[in-house]
Amino acid sequence: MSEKQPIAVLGGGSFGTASANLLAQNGHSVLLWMRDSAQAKAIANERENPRYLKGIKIYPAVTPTTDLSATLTACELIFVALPSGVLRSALQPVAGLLSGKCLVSLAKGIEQGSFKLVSEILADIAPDARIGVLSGPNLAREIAEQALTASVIASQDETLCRRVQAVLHGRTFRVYASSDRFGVELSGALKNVYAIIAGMAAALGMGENTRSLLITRALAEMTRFAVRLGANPMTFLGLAGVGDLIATCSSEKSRNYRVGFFLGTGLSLQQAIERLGETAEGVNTLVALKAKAESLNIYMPLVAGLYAILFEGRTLEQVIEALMCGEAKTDVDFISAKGF
Ligand SMILES: NC(=O)C1=CN([C@@H]2O[C@H](COP(=O)(O)OP(=O)(O)OC[C@H]3O[C@@H](n4cnc5c(N)ncnc54)[C@H](OP(=O)(O)O)[C@@H]3O)[C@@H](O)[C@H]2O)C=CC1
Ligand SMILES: O=C(CO)COP(=O)(O)O
Repeated sequence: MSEKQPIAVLGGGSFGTASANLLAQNGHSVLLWMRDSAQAKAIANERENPRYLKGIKIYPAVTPTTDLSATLTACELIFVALPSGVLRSALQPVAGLLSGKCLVSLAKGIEQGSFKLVSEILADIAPDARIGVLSGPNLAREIAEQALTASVIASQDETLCRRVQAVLHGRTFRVYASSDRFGVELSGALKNVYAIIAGMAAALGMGENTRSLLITRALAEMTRFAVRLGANPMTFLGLAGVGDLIATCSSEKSRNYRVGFFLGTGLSLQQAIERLGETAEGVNTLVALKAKAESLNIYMPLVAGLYAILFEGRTLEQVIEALMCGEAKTDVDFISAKGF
């Protein structure tokens, strides 16, 4: 059933555009807000987002706009697809228009300094909004190309979960519900860091053994961290945890993976970010995560190793040597009390 009001999507990048198109494919009217009027014009005239999703036809039911206040006034269900680092400053000025609305974060990042997840930033800005998080193995281009995909809507607000399932469910997209908003959101943010490592390993010619080693130990490390922060480890076994780790640690379509690949070919961090030209949340997340893990004394060798390469002048070879020759450990330690 179609929603009576239009649905808002904030952010005209690859995921905002893909999500808007998915909603339109399901019969909903969508206001897609972006800050850049040239991009809005291009979408309106050419029915394509040439900067972020070249070659994908955008449905007529998606209306691009640069008027944020009018968008928020017209819509009650709002999907937020802005990078985590800009979200607070972009939405704080219009906080009053978010009051009482349903806000669904599509972003996967952590705020520097506060270590807040995006839904927590939204709750700061609009304390009486109803808030959910959508996360899972959701590479934007694959969604836009209508590859069969699933995701998780996480919120303690069951009505919100059902509403998001109803508007997004379709022939190519399936949405599972979870009440563990913190666990779903944390796993989506953390996996970006490991996708960078996977990209680096790919540049060095990694085989399948190495990829499996990396994904499995990444899961152990993420879960160990999450449990210390009070999250439910079972959530990490679902789509937003294992599912997203597999997708982003295996695909050149992941921007975090691509940043890692560029680093592995010898580019500096700055060069890799410039070459990418899109959002790679994992770099900022790494910085926040390393500081938090240290302050809580949580063992995270992959995070420490990547940080040492990017910010402490260590070579990839030195870090690999240290990781492989480190003290012998037990498998699946993160689920036992000893592993914490
Ligand atoms: N792409 C994907 O496959 C997926 C992405 N995500 C998450 O979605 C979030 C958004 O990523 P994605 O769409 O991929 O990013 P992109 O890099 O594709 O696009 C970023 C968008 O944010 C806009 N933007 C940047 N700064 C501001 C600002 N200060 N005010 C308003 N708009 C701004 C950009 O506008 P401009 O062009 O004008 O710079 C652009 O429209 C991230 O947290 C990401 O992790 C989640 C799942 C999948
Ligand atoms: O989160 C994503 C897929 O689930 C997208 O990953 P990237 O941000 O690395 O492209």
